[in-house]
Amino acid sequence: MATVKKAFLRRLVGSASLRARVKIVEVGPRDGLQNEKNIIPTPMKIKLIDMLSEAGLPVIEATSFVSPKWVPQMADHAEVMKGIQKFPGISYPVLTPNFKGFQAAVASGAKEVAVFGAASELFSKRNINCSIDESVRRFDEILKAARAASIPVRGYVSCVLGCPYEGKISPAKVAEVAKKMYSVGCYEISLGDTIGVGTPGTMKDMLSAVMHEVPVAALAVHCHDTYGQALANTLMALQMGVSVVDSSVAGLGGCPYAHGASGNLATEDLVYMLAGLGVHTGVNLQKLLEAGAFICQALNRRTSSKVAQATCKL
Ligand SMILES: CC(C)(COP(=O)([O-])OP(=O)([O-])OC[C@H]1O[C@@H](n2cnc3c(N)ncnc32)[C@H](O)[C@@H]1OP(=O)([O-])[O-])[C@@H](O)C(=O)NCCC(=O)NCCSC(=O)C[C@@](C)(O)CC(=O)[O-]
Repeated sequence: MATVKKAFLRRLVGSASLRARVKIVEVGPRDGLQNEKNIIPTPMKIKLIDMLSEAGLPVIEATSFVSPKWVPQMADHAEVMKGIQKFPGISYPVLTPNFKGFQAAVASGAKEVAVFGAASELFSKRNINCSIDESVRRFDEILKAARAASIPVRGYVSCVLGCPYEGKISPAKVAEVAKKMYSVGCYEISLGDTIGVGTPGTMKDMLSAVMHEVPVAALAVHCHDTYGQALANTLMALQMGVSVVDSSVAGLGGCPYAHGASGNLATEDLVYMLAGLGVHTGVNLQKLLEAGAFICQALNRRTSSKVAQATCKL
């Protein structure tokens, strides 16, 4: 990138640390679909993932190996993993809440998994039926087995900017849980604004605390857009040096155990903003818009992506 352009970029985003490359973690097939009431046919999920692969997303979270009693929509996890095309260079991680889920994920061919904890005790209990400390013990067990099998493990921390049951969550608590998950061996910690209540101000305070405990190169942000702040919150994180961002095609999303959680940051909007900043993502926006149009039509739903609306793809 030319020096002049770099200098302009830094002025624009107000930081010397914005990286020229941002990795997008597409969570639509998992976070986007897990909350859907009607069971989506497996071939439709597979087609969505294949279209996202065609669009050049480097990481596509494909499904979750959670209990089908808790999240029936993800019960076809093994069939999804079997059916998708695995493009070279693209990673297809899956969520695993416990050792049972980890074993099933590995048996289905998963090459990367993600564990998910929370900075809120009540949310942890409602989402994975255990305390934060107990969850870290479970993750430790998964991490030991994953290390032996050379499987990288990502870690989520939910409720980093607010909890549906506890309200405000202190940045210190988020930093403490993020540190624990990093210490047991998660290579990346994704900080989730699960109910989308954060603002750039609270994002800045929370990240400042977490960055004391976990290197910024190992951090990702995961913003829901309930209050229309997801893109602004993400830009704040980028300004602070974060270079991995989670998003969901068409802005699909929501957690079944987080009352009030709406869709994620739309991947189309993120790609558009990053392209405008001259930041490389490797994603083909046109093909991404087609994937978004496909899933919205299949779900009979209007897209939440402003870029898709503006370009009349739906
Ligand atoms: C963790 C558990 C399983 C504990 O649930 P539990 O009820 O305490 O589990 P258990 O060990 O007592 O087992 C109960 C039954 O579930 C089965 N079971 C147990 N584990 C599994 C498994 N892995 N796969 C399949 N089946 C499983 C187990 O075999 C047993 O079956 P039964 O004997 O009754 O027939 C449960 O709470 C669970 O599955 N929770 C998942 C909830 C979830 O998926 N939430 C959404 C994802 S998190 C999220 O969206 C936030 C995020 C990541 O996007 C970031 C953000 O936005 O903040």
